[in-house]
Amino acid sequence: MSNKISIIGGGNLGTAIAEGLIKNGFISPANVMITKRNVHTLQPLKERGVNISNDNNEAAAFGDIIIIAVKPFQVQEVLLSIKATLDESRHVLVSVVTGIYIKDIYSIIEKQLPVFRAMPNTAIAISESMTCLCNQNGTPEQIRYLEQTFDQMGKTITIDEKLMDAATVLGACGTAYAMRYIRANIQGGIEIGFSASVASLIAAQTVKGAAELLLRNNSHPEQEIDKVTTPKGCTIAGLNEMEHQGFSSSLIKGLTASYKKITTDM
Ligand SMILES: NC(=O)C1=CN([C@@H]2O[C@H](COP(=O)(O)OP(=O)(O)OC[C@H]3O[C@@H](n4cnc5c(N)ncnc54)[C@H](OP(=O)(O)O)[C@@H]3O)[C@@H](O)[C@H]2O)C=CC1
Ligand SMILES: O=C(O)[C@@H]1CCC=N1
Repeated sequence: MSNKISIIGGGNLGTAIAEGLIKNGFISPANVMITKRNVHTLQPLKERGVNISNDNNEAAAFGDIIIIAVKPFQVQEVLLSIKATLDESRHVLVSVVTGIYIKDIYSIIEKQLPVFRAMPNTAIAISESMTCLCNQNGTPEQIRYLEQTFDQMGKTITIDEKLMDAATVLGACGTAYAMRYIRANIQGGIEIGFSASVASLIAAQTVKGAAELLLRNNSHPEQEIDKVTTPKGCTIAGLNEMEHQGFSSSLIKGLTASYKKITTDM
């Protein structure tokens, strides 16, 4: 399989994917093209050797794998504009767009080329994404290639399409939820004596370490909590107060509100 990749929609996620792709040398910048209407903001990628364009058909002709990374309401227009260039025997389409289903894509392109959906998160720019993939009509070779591609930029799993909305909430929105959790820690840290910069460092590294404990030990959070909570100690006092104030409940309610928004209103 040839490995030229075009990204249509060079915004937050599109540029993060481009950065992640070229970061580890997995693909040469010369084999990546990224588009948006106002290409000015793509200058840093151009300086690193990535091809930039405001012509989506040029990108569709360039890439064997075409990643669609525009906003949901822009998908139809973009797919219609490249429809004539799409080649069933060559192209693989990958959409990272929230709430647009594979059947929606087929109904627009009216061609039977392999269609994948990928749901990464913005940590893809530093090769620490959690990416969920699903596909229709992908060959085993194409599935393996795309899993390998996204594995270069974090962890990847293939799931059923019916779980893609849930993957969006847990994996992609999850980056923002985690940032709010860290921000609240920073605010609290400042109140108990640290400067903002020291509080930020302590909060971020502590959350990174906590996540690594789960990933490396393959443990349940409560097992790790048990190792921290000294009987009659300060950790359990704080944790219990957080629960009295609805900590877990508010997170679960937020998560399900995001899910409801995707499944009923996007
Ligand atoms: N941000 C995230 O964490 C995640 C986002 N997603 C999904 O990824 C998609 C993109 O999100 P995000 O990157 O945040 O959004 P952005 O608005 O940052 O990026 C979309 C980009 O598309 C470009 N664009 C718009 N119209 C066209 C067009 N006709 N041709 C080419 N480019 C075009 C815009 O630039 P210009 O106006 O210059 O053309 C813009 O830079 C969304 O569908 C979102 O649901 C999925 C997972 C995570
Ligand atoms: O907020 C959104 O709609 C998109 C989907 C996942 C992350 N950002």
